[in-house]
Amino acid sequence: MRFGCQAALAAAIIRRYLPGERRRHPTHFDGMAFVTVVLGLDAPGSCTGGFYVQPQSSRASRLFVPLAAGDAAVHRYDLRHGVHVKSGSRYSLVMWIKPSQESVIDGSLPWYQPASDAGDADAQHNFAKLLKSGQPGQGPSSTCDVKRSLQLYALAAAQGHAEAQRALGQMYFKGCSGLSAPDAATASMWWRRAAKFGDAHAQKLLAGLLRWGLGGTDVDVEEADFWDRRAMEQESSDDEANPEASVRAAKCSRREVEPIQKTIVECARREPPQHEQLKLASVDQPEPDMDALFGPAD
Ligand SMILES: O=C(O)CCC(=O)C(=O)O
Ligand SMILES: [Fe+2]
Repeated sequence: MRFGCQAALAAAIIRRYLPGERRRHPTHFDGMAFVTVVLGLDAPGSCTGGFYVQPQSSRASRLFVPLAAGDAAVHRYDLRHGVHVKSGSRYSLVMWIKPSQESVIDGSLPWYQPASDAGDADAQHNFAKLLKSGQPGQGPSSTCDVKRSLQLYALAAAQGHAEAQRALGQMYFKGCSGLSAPDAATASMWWRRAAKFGDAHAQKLLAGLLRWGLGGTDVDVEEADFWDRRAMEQESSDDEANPEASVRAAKCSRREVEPIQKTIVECARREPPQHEQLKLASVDQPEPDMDALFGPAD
């Protein structure tokens, strides 16, 4: 209030990543939140891997962000990110923030219209995805509007948004009632563009199309092998193919929530010196090779 900020909490979810259970939250954008806060809940070193950000659709741009208990990552709807726990276990508290209490109550997503109109490709993509399926029980944005969805995907795809290109290809491949008949040639054009940007899912879709000559397209086994190899190099997994299912599996059971709530309260009460100790402990980890990640400094 003091800063004129109307932000309101729309959802708080505790997620877990345990051995023998699902280990990934596939790469995605948080479509339902303007801002997300991800709070780490584990002692440093509880897992390797963890939360990552990925500026481009290719996995090569993936950057892991260590989040020990009390560390928070704060990001907007336009940050591509995910989780891959490579070993150990991990818990996190994810908070989705909307710009106003009204938007929480009526389920609206007021930032998308102006940002899409201003040409923000991530906003166009997220908004298109929501409009395609409709969000049950989410107020005004619950309306399914396939025509508008197709338009927004096309705008984002034209700007080189790989996920939008892949989605647009899927809409063309299947055909949209009343909008376009199934059109495998146009689908393959969009999938090829997304595949070139490194989108592993598009690479697999394109490979399948070329291998079987789906929708009347020419068979090209050599190119199909090429794209299948590119996708395999990116370690595609079943999780990636079915994000919704794995996201559901990630939610905590009730009996786990109590100790986690304690950790959250402890983190909030922690005196700064103790927090600094935690920070220092994580500094012992090997430094990432910054030149390899971002290129040599000027
Ligand atoms: O578990 C995490 O750290 C992040 C999960 C996430 O990205 C989400 O719930 O949207
Ligand atoms: Fe997320």
